[in-house]
Amino acid sequence: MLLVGLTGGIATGKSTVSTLLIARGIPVLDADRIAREVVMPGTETLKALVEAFGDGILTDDGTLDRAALGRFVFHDVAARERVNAITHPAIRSLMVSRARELEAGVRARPIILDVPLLFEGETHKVVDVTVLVYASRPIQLQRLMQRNPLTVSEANARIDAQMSTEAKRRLATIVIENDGSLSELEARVDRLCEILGKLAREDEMGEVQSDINSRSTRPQVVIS
Ligand SMILES: CC(C)(COP(=O)(O)OP(=O)(O)OC[C@H]1O[C@@H](n2cnc3c(N)ncnc32)[C@H](O)[C@@H]1O)[C@@H](O)C(=O)NCCC(=O)NCCS
Ligand SMILES: Nc1ncnc2c1ncn2[C@@H]1O[C@H](COP(=O)(O)OP(=O)(O)OP(=O)(O)O)[C@@H](O)[C@H]1O
Repeated sequence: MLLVGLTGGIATGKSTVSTLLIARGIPVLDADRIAREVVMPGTETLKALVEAFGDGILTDDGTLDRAALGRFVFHDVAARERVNAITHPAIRSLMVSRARELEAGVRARPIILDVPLLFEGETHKVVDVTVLVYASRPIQLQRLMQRNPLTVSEANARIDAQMSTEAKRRLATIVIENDGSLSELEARVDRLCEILGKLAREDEMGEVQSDINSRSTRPQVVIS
């Protein structure tokens, strides 16, 4: 199994790339969706969040009030670190076990883990290859504000709650540029599929180095 970590700053186009990969028959596991599963009512993770932040992060029906937790996560570094420490191990372990379940059906093909915080947490260490969807900051801000009803300062706070896309870019094995049009992105995703397909076949034959995701041992590939 070739595990591929797909990441990008908020609103840089990671979910768009995921959708294009799924359309090309490549399985994708979405960390944001798994993050919602691990905080369902009755879970240990939700219990731990309530212990840390109080009942104010619950709605009347006992589900997580995402806006309330978001006020901590996007505006308070210490609170964000606590949320991450509580949620990330659960998200990571559920994601890896889902990938193992998929493995049997997808020999010699990549399995994509779509993880917004791949490099901020420990998740890049459990994948073989990392792919960064890159957009420059002005385009990122513009896309975020077009998608979500946020003020400029709220949008900037969300962007600044993550490692900068420039810093992520230095760490990634493959960079896919997304400052251009959607049709340009589609053509780049075709190239990404070719590269990942080749790596998955090499992996099947035992030729992929276990340290493939180490940028010190492999040249970075930029798809532009
Ligand atoms: C804070 C929460 C409640 C906000 O929920 P909301 O529905 O408004 O946003 P959603 O979950 O769709 O996330 C949107 C984007 O926000 C960014 N984001 C989410 N959590 C974090 C975080 N802890 N730190 C920085 N950025 C984050 C990501 O880019 C994500 O794609 C939620 O994101 C959450 O539970 N976060 C903690 C778990 C986590 O880190 N998830 C990220 C995926 S591993
Ligand atoms: N090349 C592009 N041209 C125009 N719009 C784009 C392009 N790529 C993405 N978008 C749009 O930008 C917005 C953000 O993209 P997307 O939701 O894929 O980002 P994301 O990186 O997954 O964000 P998040 O981390 O918040 O989930 C969406 O509204 C999407 O339709």
